[in-house]
Amino acid sequence: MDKTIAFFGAGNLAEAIIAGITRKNVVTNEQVLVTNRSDQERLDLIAEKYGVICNQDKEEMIQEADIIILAMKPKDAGDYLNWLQDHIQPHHIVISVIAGLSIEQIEKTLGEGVPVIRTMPNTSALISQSATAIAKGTHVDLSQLYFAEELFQTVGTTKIVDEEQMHTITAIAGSGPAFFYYMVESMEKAAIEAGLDRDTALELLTQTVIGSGKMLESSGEDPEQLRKNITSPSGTTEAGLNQLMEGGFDKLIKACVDGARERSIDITNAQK
Ligand SMILES: NC(=O)C1=CN([C@@H]2O[C@H](COP(=O)(O)OP(=O)(O)OC[C@H]3O[C@@H](n4cnc5c(N)ncnc54)[C@H](O)[C@@H]3O)[C@@H](O)[C@H]2O)C=CC1
Ligand SMILES: O=C(O)[C@@H]1CCC=N1
Repeated sequence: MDKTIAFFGAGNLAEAIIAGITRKNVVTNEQVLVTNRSDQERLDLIAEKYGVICNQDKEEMIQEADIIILAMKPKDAGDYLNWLQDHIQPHHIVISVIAGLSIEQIEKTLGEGVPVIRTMPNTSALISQSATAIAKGTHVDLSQLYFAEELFQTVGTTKIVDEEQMHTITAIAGSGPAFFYYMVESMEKAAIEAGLDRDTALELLTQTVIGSGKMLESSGEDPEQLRKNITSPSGTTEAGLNQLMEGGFDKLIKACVDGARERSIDITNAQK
């Protein structure tokens, strides 16, 4: 790719994407520019780890950038967009990873004609295993959309979606890994309480999660069938699942997804 990519925000998510794109050599390290609000130590660390160009001079970065990645927290986006409004140039493409920040809000601040692409990756980008949803703004042409797709394919899989689906997608795929980690934490705790040592529990749980994910990906079976294949009548799985079902697991997971989704909607409304 012959484009220079500038990250405004150098937190967990930006690092995950930087790690992915530099590992795949889609651009040279000199084509990746990174800045944050003020944490020079963090920038030094990113520069050392990934060999990218870290810079506190945002105006200089904008001059060199083709792609502007918005990677700050939603609460910091408004001020940044107001600043960007005076620096945006016709060749720039703006790509946001910010939860809850709508394309309309970005377009409204940056003005007519600016290509804006909204994405929802997750931190598994760090190991090129993100599941990234991508939605296009009003002024994005197909080549710009394909560019975004290609960029995020370097850090995992991509799916083009309508923006209205982003609240739900943020819940299941953006926040999703945290929910699976929490499930693993809970199973690990239960195993330790039952006498297993931590290392053995985590090693076996990790491979169990990887194996389950790969089965979902490649067995051709849906999750319900895969679950049934494990559940012998009157067996151990059934005994465990009965506890989940009697304890309201479905309801709890729905509340979890709805909670994350509603928070995304609240973030959108707060920016209006
Ligand atoms: N952490 C995650 O798993 C995911 C996060 N996201 C989104 O990514 C964004 C960043 O999240 P994290 O990396 O977790 O946050 P973080 O708090 O780790 O990083 C935020 C970064 O933005 C920088 N920043 C703030 N204002 C700035 C400005 N005006 N100019 C340049 N940099 C500025 C901060 O200095 C910091 O480097 C959020 O909007 C979040 O919704 C999306 C998907 C997954
Ligand atoms: O928790 C958050 O708000 C961000 C967005 C998706 C994952 N992390």
